[in-house]
Amino acid sequence: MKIRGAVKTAATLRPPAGGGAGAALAMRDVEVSLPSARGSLRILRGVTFTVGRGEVVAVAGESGSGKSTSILAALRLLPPGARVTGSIVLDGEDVLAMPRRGLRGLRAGRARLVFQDPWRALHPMKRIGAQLVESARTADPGLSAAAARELVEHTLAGVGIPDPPARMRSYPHEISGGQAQRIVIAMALVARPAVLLCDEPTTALDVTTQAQILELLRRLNRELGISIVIATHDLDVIADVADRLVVMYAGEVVEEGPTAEVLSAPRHPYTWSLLRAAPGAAEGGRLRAIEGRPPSPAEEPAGCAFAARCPSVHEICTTTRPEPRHVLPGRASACLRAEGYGPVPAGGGR
Ligand SMILES: Nc1ncnc2c1ncn2[C@@H]1O[C@H](COP(=O)(O)OP(=O)(O)OP(=O)(O)O)[C@@H](O)[C@H]1O
Repeated sequence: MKIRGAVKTAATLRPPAGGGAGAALAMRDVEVSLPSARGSLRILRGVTFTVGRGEVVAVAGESGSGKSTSILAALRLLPPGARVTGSIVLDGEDVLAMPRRGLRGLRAGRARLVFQDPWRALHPMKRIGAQLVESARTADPGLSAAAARELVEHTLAGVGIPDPPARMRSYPHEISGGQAQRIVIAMALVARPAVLLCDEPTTALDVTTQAQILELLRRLNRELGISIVIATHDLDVIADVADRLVVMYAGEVVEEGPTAEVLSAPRHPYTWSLLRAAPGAAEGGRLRAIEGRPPSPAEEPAGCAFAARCPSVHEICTTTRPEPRHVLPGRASACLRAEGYGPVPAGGGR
């Protein structure tokens, strides 16, 4: 897939302040339960994945698979009453053990969240410049107002916003959705993050703008070394952008590996079915519906959560819960019969 309409570059962005040893994000055996009218629901079940320094990792899966919950858990932004166990290390910090103040600092600076809906991140009544200056100075209270304005101007230019001084005087209702998402990314960048966690960052945008925002994220990764996590339900989004792909199903990681390898020869029947359902999917295709539906968090299947929809289900799959295991160098699959999978037939189709 070609990225359309590449963003013009302006090399004025500052490198991140964070970084250092260890992974950008390491989730280990993370379980999340949320309260509901029917009691506590297990939303994430043993989620384990790592985002290396300077890597772009896509977390993909159907709606309800637990992508947003994983990202929110990484920043400890889950709703009240959430129970989280396991281990989450974000930019070297033990997120589950951090005091609230430290957490707020982490979220304001080194690890920034980019929402699907840019309007959610922008205050409708405040000028864009003031919001970005505030973001820069919250992350670095030592920054003077003049230095922060200069940083904001350079950053806006860097993310492809024309005439930054004029834009800084605008209010959010005066800009397009694509510009708003660039501005929200700039708002994160002025804090010099080491990690960007993007929850469906392009879903609300038209196809051309989607491609430009993804190209921008890739450029920020390459030029500034920022580690990026992108949650998406859309394989189109990640084929050219993500180094590695983590596939989630019903609150579990079912497959993981280098993006190109997973897309061309998946080792889990869920990934395989997704790709097979999408014509031309070997080059990246939209996650189309597979027959049936995933189990709800209340169902807690005894065996593999995908068994009821799996084209090659075996008796053992309904009684034994498969743990993710290495099936090839750098590749993991949570299928008891992973070895039986290989390249998706050309052109997809059932
Ligand atoms: N606050 C909540 N209380 C109870 N259940 C929730 C809550 N938030 C999410 N869930 C449930 O958790 C599961 C995972 O949701 P999550 O939003 O993480 O999935 P997702 O893969 O990001 O989906 P989407 O693409 O639709 O956002 C779903 O079954 C959802 O209904």
